[in-house]
Amino acid sequence: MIIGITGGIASGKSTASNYLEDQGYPVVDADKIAKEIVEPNKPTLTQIAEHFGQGMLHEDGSLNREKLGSIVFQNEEARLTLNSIMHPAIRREMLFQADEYLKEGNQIVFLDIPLLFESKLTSIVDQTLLIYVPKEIQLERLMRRNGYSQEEALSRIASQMPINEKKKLANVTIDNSGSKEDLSIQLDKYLSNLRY
Ligand SMILES: CC(C)(COP(=O)(O)OP(=O)(O)OC[C@H]1O[C@@H](n2cnc3c(N)ncnc32)[C@H](O)[C@@H]1O)[C@@H](O)C(=O)NCCC(=O)NCCS
Ligand SMILES: Nc1ncnc2c1ncn2[C@@H]1O[C@H](COP(=O)(O)OP(=O)(O)OP(=O)(O)O)[C@@H](O)[C@H]1O
Repeated sequence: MIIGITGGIASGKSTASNYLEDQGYPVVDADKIAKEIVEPNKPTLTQIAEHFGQGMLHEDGSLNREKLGSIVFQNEEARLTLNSIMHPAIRREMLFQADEYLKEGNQIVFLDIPLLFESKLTSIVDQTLLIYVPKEIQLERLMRRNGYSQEEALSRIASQMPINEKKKLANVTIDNSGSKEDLSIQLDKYLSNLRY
């Protein structure tokens, strides 16, 4: 069984995923794969440099994430171009890793995918689990974690489907407005009710 974990930026997906991993469940992380496929000399990085210019690279050939982020989170067309370069490779690698875990005999594999609904990836999972926080808490945690100004944080939030819309689409919603311990308790409850 493949379960898709999603949520808005800084809603607590990684915190939930880390807990699930601690409990022994395999988690495939789309953000991690997105970072791996743009390591120096990888074909996806070459494509990004061709589209967005060599100025997107640091002197050592690595991706200047801050610079690319400042472009794509302020310009929808640029973001959609980046998505079209990166998403097929991310999807392929996620499915490959999930399949490996299933072949190893795992009954459940979690996929942590921030853009699960935006990228219409629901067909690759059997169930969707939303880590939800209201927008005000999301904004506060995002600004604190990344040191963003309110404007920077809001432009990132605005590049995603509003979290309240995601709530309508998810099979199961876990509210992460409380403490991290509250989140773990809810995840335990969710896991003990899982039927597969
Ligand atoms: C633009 C990039 C280089 C900025 O890097 P940065 O280190 O600042 O952010 P990071 O990768 O840690 O992403 C943080 C969060 O931003 C959000 N986010 C990232 N990319 C996107 C996107 N294309 N659209 C909307 N939200 C996004 C996600 O919630 C993600 O968890 C990077 O986000 C990127 O490569 N994005 C394109 C790939 C992608 O879509 N990744 C997310 C889902 S697979
Ligand atoms: N219940 C909580 N109480 C307080 N802080 C929390 C809680 N859950 C998560 N956080 C903090 O909020 C921030 C965002 O959480 P996390 O990194 O897990 O979100 P995410 O959804 O994985 O983000 P992204 O989409 O950027 O990958 C982190 O600094 C994390 O430590």
